[in-house]
Amino acid sequence: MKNIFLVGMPSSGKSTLGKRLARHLAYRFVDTDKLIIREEGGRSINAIFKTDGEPYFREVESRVLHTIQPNSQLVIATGGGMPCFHDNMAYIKTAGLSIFLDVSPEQLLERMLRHNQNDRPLFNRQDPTLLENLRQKYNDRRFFYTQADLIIPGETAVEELSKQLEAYL
Ligand SMILES: Nc1ncnc2c1ncn2[C@@H]1O[C@H](COP(=O)(O)OP(=O)(O)OP(=O)(O)O)[C@@H](O)[C@H]1O
Ligand SMILES: O=C(O)C1=C[C@@H](O)[C@@H](O)[C@H](O)C1
Ligand SMILES: [Mg+2]
Repeated sequence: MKNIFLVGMPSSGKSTLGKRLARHLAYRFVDTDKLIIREEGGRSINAIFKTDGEPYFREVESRVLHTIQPNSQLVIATGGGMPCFHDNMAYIKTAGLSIFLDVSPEQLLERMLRHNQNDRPLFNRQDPTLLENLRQKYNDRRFFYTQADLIIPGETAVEELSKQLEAYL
């Protein structure tokens, strides 16, 4: 019944592992960025940032998070920055079990360059200082991410994670 929140940097594998975990536990999977896009009438994350700015995005993001009720049997892939704004991490901790997918900036860079994904207002694949940016954000955000109940390496297999979760669910 308890929700499971996956937190971590963009490209850390929240969607990939989250979908697998949801299937494994027979939970529903939701992605908060998708909930935001729906809340905003289908506008992309890039469009929201461009037109209304990051503070507006963070307001909507927090509002959307607070609509998630505890014990909804959901696996939730959170936005990369979500835990680091407003009271979001505190809310996440009251609304379910939280898991930080810890992936190094170097690995994140490799994944970002390997895979096509252009809807990232804060991380531009063409930016020559992308690695620096990833290191900076990773270091700034660890304070919030590490408040999660569990910290696991990004490569953790779903079977291994499920075993660890037995103690919590
Ligand atoms: N364990 C893994 N090992 C190697 N590559 C992975 C792993 N998990 C995910 N990936 C790859 O990394 C990329 C990012 O993964 P994914 O989309 O799941 O991350 P995310 O945290 O949901 O990112 P975003 O913040 O963009 O939603 C994908 O192309 C995926 O195939
Ligand atoms: O890392 C971030 O701050 C973000 C990550 C994405 O999931 C989106 O929520 C948005 O692009 C911001
Ligand atoms: Mg994702």
